[in-house]
Amino acid sequence: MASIQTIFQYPSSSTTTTLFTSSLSIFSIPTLPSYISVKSTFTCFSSSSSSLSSSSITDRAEIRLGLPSKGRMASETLELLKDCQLSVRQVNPRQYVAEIPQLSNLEVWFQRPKDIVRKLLSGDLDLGIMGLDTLSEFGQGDEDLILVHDALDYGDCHLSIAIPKYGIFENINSLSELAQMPQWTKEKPLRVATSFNYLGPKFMKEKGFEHVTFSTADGALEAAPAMGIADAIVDLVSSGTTLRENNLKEIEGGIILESQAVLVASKKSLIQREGVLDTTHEILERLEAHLRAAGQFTVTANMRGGSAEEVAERILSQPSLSGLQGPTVSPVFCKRDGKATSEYYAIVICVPKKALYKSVQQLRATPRWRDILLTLGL
Ligand SMILES: Nc1ncnc2c1ncn2[C@@H]1O[C@H](COP(=O)(O)OP(=O)(O)OP(=O)(O)O)[C@@H](O)[C@H]1O
Ligand SMILES: O=P(O)(O)OC[C@H]1O[C@H](OP(=O)(O)OP(=O)(O)O)[C@H](O)[C@@H]1O
Ligand SMILES: [Mg+2]
Repeated sequence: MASIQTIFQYPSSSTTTTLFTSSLSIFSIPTLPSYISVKSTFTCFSSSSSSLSSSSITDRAEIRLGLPSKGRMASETLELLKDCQLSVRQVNPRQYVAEIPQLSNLEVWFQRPKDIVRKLLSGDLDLGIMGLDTLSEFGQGDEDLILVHDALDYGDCHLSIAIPKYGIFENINSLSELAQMPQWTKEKPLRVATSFNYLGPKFMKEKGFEHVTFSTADGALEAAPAMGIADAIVDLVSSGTTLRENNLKEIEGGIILESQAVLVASKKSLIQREGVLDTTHEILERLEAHLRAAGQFTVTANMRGGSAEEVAERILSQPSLSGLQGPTVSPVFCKRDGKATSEYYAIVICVPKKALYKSVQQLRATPRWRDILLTLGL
């Protein structure tokens, strides 16, 4: 068993943070902000993870950060760093090395996301940004990989199994129904096409699929069932458009992993290489300051009502609003016939950026609302 440890999470009361590996305390960071705490250890099992981890600390003095060199993660990673006042200075877009002037002694290396994971394990990079899917697939739960920040708020997608909407799958809507189909035998197993050759088989095994085989492909996997190459696929889904356009569907219980961009460090580097811990700390502080500010909106709306309780009930009956803490409801006074009266109530709710659109839609759908005001940040 091996694991990837999370060291970043939401507010904790401690001002000194100790990082743990399993039950073993490895070091403390006295200056880490109080919101950083050891949260959880999520576990991926791997029979081969120990063979992946060949890193030894080499002589180089520079700290190395690996960033995605291409694909959809590349530009958003640079944008995030820029928003955190950590702009990457790249002399030429084809040059694979760059710098972040605010971080001395740091080299940025542009690499494919999967190679960032491999190079963290081999000791050629100290820090890296990639999708959690890539980390999980190529890191295979290696204990040297420390999840420093698990939610950089872009690159959202999930890894999922998908099957055709038609033919023998027409009435199959869950993973257990798929597993129980009489068609799968030793001679004629369920054929799954995927580029996730570690996570795919691991998931199917955990879910009790006995008769299953895997084929590998690097792109356009959604074509495999229609081409007769596979019965099902395991691939990333974001908007769902590619599945829909290829007559495929997701099924209940078929999500393998929720993913977004993450910041990862090599544990060996954090412990052994001078300056890596401080640099990680600085990046983390800047990321967190930016993400916290950008992640929350305060929504204020005026609403007509007989009492604060009545207005609160109206708000809490809306699914997108009721999951949040609050609302704060306060009377809005105006002068009528020489007397201060309140016909309106101001409601204030705190909404994560991702839920903003839905929340405003729901507020508008709430009877007797008047003005809606959005404020960025907490
Ligand atoms: N719709 C999506 N499809 C695939 N990945 C997505 C999607 N949305 C976000 N991502 C994230 O972006 C990462 C990189 O995906 P991208 O497709 O750009 O590169 P790649 O698949 O590694 O390369 P390529 O597709 O060029 O072979 C994924 O690992 C995942 O974390
Ligand atoms: O749910 P959607 O928003 O439609 O996105 C999902 C698709 O995006 C990715 O492919 P990508 O664009 O990376 O092409 P690739 O298959 O060549 O990697 C992924 O492999 C899916 O095919
Ligand atoms: Mg892709």
